Amino acid sequence: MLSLTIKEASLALREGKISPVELCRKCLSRIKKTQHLNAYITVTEEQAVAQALEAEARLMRGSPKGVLDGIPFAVKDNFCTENIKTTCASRMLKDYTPPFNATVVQKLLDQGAVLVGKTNMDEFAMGSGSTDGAFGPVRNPWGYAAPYRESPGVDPDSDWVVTGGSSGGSAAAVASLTSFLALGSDTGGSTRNPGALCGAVALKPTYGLLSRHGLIPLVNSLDVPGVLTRSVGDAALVLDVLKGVDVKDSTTISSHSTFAPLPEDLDVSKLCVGIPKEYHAPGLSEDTLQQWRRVADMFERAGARVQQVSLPHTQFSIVCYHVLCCAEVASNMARFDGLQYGHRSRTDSSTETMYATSRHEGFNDVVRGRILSGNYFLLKQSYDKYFLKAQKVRRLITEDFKQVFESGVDVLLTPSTLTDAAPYSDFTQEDNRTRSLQEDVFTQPVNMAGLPAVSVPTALSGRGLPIGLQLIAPALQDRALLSVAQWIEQRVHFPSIRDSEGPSEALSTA
Ligand SMILES: NC(=O)C[C@H](N)C(=O)O
Repeated sequence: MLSLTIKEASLALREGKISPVELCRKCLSRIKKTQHLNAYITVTEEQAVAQALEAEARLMRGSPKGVLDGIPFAVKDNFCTENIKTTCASRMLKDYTPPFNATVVQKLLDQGAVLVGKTNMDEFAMGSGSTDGAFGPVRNPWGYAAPYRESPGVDPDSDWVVTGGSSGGSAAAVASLTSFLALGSDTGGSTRNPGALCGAVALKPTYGLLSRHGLIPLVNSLDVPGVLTRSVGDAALVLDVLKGVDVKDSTTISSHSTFAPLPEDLDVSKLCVGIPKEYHAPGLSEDTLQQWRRVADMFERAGARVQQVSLPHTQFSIVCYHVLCCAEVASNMARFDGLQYGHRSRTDSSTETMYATSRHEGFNDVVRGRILSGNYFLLKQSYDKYFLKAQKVRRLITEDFKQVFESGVDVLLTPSTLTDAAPYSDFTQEDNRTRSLQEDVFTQPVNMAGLPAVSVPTALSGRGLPIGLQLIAPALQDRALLSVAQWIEQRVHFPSIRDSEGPSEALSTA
């Protein structure tokens, strides 16, 4: 029952074949069974059962609240949820309980969806491993899979693999079948990266299509709410629910498109698929490269034009992102001073010391590091050299995409990540900060340009871990993007974790 898609579960709920309460309880008991993954910071058991009971009454009366009535969902812990703790996986906000729902959360509730919990993440969404939160790292449900267990030299009890991040809890929740959909956030890849590494479909919509109201900001000019599901069709359905102008977010844009249902038999013979040559980046694994080639070949065999393209400024993206991200982080994080917002240190010295100690105690060293760098980039003497320059490079990165799409390319096909999920010990042993920045090499440029992109799981690597490929489309072509993603999904037959077994058990290879 838990491995159904949203579409299938909705139908079964409406036909009375399963009940919302039963479905909700199954998710809650699976959350307990998979506690070792550390995917959730807060499980909202009581509220979830109450919401499911209401959904049950509505469905029995034959008057569902909306398309998601009775469907369990999870939310990354950086989206505000009314009367439910919203911590950003930080000591700074460990006791913060917002009095309101983020717009995207409210929209899901308005459709009758049932909130089962808030998911774990990197602190304030800074990171690409979900290893850097105040509540401990998230474990990849596939990291316990049989094939990986047998890899030589691996101790599965201590050497599990990371989920990617920063929305690792949301990706793990969807992949381990404890929720049917989860909200993530994507600033430089934080939805697509864990989606790829956990074998979930991960959508980063066009910037502005979804409201950011109630999403605790990382980088306002890059942040978008992301959607994690187990099928592309489900992502389209959820996008329909979430899109739209919000008076509380002036960057939202209107779109008259409907995203679901997607065309069942897409004719790709008129499609032009671009393969950016710069994405053959150092560190790209052989497995990932093979998948990239395999899917490109699939397009070619189906009659699509597959051509190499160039995005020459990609190479500057990581540095440029770093400057812009840190600069916005420095100003966003200034509000957490222990007085107006956030953790207050128990010191009784001067106000200045109180500010400093509160921030030192409240933030981890990743966050503090970015604040420091950001303040440096924004200094009068460094502003032109770093911040202004990075803004110019951002424009060039955006122009690269524009030119490629104007030349007739419909969609770009790239890897989502360099490799499959790394063992936790590797990820933390090496300089995690550098590694973390490199992880987003294929995803960051998309945020710079505000474009829609989706990661689709395509296969398991030699170690039995998921590999995802990324599709990128022109702004507001989210529907076309998802149609092509579904075309891939229908052909690759990616296996899913079975719901009859714990994620530490065998995988279905069907
Ligand atoms: N939320 C994100 O996309 C963050 C990105 N992984 C970073 O570390 O900045």
